Formats: sequence, C-alpha cells, structure tokens
Amino acid sequence: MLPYAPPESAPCEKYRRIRPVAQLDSEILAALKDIVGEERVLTDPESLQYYGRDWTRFYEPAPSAVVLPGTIEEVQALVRLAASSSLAIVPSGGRTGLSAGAVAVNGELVMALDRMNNIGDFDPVDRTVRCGPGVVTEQLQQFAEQQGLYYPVDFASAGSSQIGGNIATNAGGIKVIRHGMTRDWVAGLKLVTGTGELLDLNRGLIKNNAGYDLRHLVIGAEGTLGVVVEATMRLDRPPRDLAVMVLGVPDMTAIMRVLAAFQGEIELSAFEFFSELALQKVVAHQALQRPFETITEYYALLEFEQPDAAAMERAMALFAHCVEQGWVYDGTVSQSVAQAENLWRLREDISETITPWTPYKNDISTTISRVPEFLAEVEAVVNENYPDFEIIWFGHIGDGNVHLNILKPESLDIDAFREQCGEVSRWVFEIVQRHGGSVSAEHGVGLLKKAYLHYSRDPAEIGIMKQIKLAFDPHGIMNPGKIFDL
Ligand SMILES: O=C(O)CC[C@@H](O)C(=O)O
Ligand SMILES: [Zn+2]
Repeated sequence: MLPYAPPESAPCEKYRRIRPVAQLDSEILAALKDIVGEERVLTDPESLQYYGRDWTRFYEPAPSAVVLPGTIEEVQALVRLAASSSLAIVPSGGRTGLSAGAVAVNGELVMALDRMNNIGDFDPVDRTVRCGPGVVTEQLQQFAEQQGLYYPVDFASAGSSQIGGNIATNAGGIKVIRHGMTRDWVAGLKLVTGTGELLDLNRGLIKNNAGYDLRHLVIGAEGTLGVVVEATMRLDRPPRDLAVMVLGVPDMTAIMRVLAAFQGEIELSAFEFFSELALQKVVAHQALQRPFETITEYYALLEFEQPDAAAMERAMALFAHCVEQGWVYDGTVSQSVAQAENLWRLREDISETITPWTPYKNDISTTISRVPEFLAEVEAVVNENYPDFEIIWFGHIGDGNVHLNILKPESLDIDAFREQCGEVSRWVFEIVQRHGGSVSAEHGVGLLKKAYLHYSRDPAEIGIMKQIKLAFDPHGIMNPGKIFDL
C-alpha cells in the first residue's frame, strides 16, 4: 500500500478529512467497471506507467487504475463514485505537460479522456466548433482548415496534446503574440465538478456580463476544479502566405530593438528566439542546416503574412535598417512553404532534441521590456553558481516568455541533479519576483513548480484560489496536490 503524502502546508479543516485511497478495493473496481465497461478499466503495470505520467521525468507514476470514459454521463458517474469513496482523480489528456500536472503519484485514479474525441457541430456563422476533451490539437487545426478556417493555437506537441489538456493548462505556444493563448479561443465549456455536477459555462456567447465568468477560472486550473468534458472552440480566418525570417543578433537588447522595429510596421504572427547552443544541438541531432554561416549569440525567428508584394519589401527594408543599426548581423527569409517549415523546425525541435539530457525546465516570464535585464541577471546567477551546467535558452521572446533548460551532466545522478536545480530555481525565482514576473508562463504549476508559486502569487491570492477550489471540489478529489496543497 502506498503511503499518503501529507500536504506540505497547513491544510484547510475540510480537506483534512480527504484521503485519496492508495489501493482500489474490489468493490470500487467492480463499480468502475459497471460504469465504463470491463475493458475500460486498466490496472496492468504498463498502462499505469503510460497513463500515469506526462512528459515530466522527475516523478514515478503510481496510480491505482486508469479509466477511459466515453460520455459525459460516465464522467459524472465516475466522479460521484470517487467522491463517495474519497478516491482522488487525475484527469489526463495527451500527457504532453511539462510541469507534472497530469502525473498520478499517489494512488489516484487516472481519468484518460482519449475516447471523448468527437469533433462536430460546426457553425460557420459563429465560427465555432464543439469538441470533446480528447480531440487532438492537430485534429482541430485540420478540421478548421477543411472549413476554410484556422485554429491558431499551435506548438510542437500539437500532434499529441488534447483540447481538454490545453484548456486545463491554458496552453500558449508559438503564435501567442498575435493570437493569444487557448483561453482566447474557448467560447464555452462544460465541466463536471468535483461533486459530479455538470456546468455549461458561457455557451458560446461573445457578450455575457451576467456575473462571474467561471469558464475563465476553469481554464488554466490544471484539472483541480473538475473535468472539462466538452469545449466550444472559436476559429479564425486563415493567414495569407506566411513568411519566416531568421536573424542572427548579438544580444538581447538588440533582439528587443528588432522586435520594436518590426512591430512598428508589420503585424507579426510569431517572434521567437533561441541561443547559439540551442541551434548547435538541433543542427547536430536533426537533419537540419544552420540558417547561415554567421555565428551570433542569439537568433530571432519572425513570422508574418504577405498579403501582397509590398509586405515583403517592407520586411526587407526593416531587415536592412536593423543591419545598419548593428542589431542584426545576418539573416535569411523563406522563399517557399517548405523553407518556412524548415526554419520553424530550428526553433520547434529544440525541446524534443534536448530531451535525452533530462532537462530541468523553467518557463518564466516578465514584461517584454524587462526581458534583457531579467535574462542577464538569471544568466549571471546560473553561470556563477553552476558553471558546469549547460544552459539552453529559447522561447517566445515576443511574449516576454523564456524557456531556461538546464541539461543534466551525464555523470550526475537524477536526484542530485533535481536537488541542485531546485537551488538554482530559488535564485531564478527571486529574480522573477523582483521583476514582477511569473514562475510559470505557459506550462502550468503542477507538482514541479508548486513550491515556487509564492514567488509570483501573494498569500491572499493563493488563499482565494484554495477557497475557489473547495467551491468546485468540496471533497478535494480533483487532482489534489497540484498547483498548491490545501
Ligand atoms: O521544453 C521546453 O522548455 C519548452 C517547450 C515548449 O513550450 C516550447 O516552447 O517549445
Ligand atoms: Zn513554449
């Protein structure tokens, strides 16, 4: 039997009574099978490993069972059963999360929404489509394309991540500068709360000031308020002829000047960056070439539409201006869709490329204008205290969001590495706090960043979050231990 790990902070009185069961007894198991069918309750070790974790590699999955419901009613029945048996639930989507929000470490029941992947009820006037939580992001993107429309939230894991998980983490990605995050595309959602009640939130309305917008509390709540069982997603007009430019820049201050210069004249759909070390790793491990010979400290990747020939002329004139000013040392621009895709891969393939080094991830943000100073401070602290660690910088610089990946030296044991990175994190998050930034810009808090939440949220805010959790989930069964302990 697995021991129940007590919450780190003082628990609310109400929560003190909640004890997720560590092992399913045969009665609960039989009841689960009654609800979803025998073959949709999995307890074999492979399934527990597979469904019990996301892409985070610092936690050992230890769920009691996995259930695969197919309907909203089944989800409700499962939640009611869990509530009456004090059984904790971990809702699980494409399991591509990077903060251990979907890891079951404590004997929980994993509720995998894979089967609820229906896509339908498209309305061309509202430009909305109804999706099951298990719809894969790429499936929604392709559906939109078939309707002559566009779903703009995009990231490297779009082939596996699911809409329910994207909503749970308010997933961002590479087009946030122009199109915002998942939150901006959710016109409505249905949620099964921790009591098994079904809420139909916002119902696709554009204007709805009739009280609190609970939909927005659910988005980004990492499954701690309930299970998203349906979402009405907005679609947009498709972009016209996207061009991609990669520029070699000497430093962060120069990157910011380039951003300001381009944004003054062109509507950018992406403004990303990566370091020379990130580029070296990608080129060495993927079948890709450097964008140009010149080596610079950083590279910026810009994407913009070219509705007419004048758009490219404007971009080239801006490029020349940036070179003249000494902000850019070299650059290249795509001439075809295939070239644009290859340039994108230099940025999008970084995360996957560095996975074998078991990177410790920091996903931090501040206001865009503060990024150069912020980044220089973080870099100085990390280099000074941990000169032996390889650091890979990349991210969504146009949103003020940088990914700091610390690579594990081969000789270092994983627990020792994690502990040392925890120390680095404290230094880093003090800087984040000083700059009024966030300890998790887009990956969520999960288990990985829980201990650091107070660096970006004050105690009063966290206290209110806990009360909100209890309002949705009075039995404390929905993904307990994620974001904060009650
Ligand atoms: O692996 C990371 O640190 C970031 C992953 C993802 O958010 C990205 O921007 O590529
Ligand atoms: Zn990212």
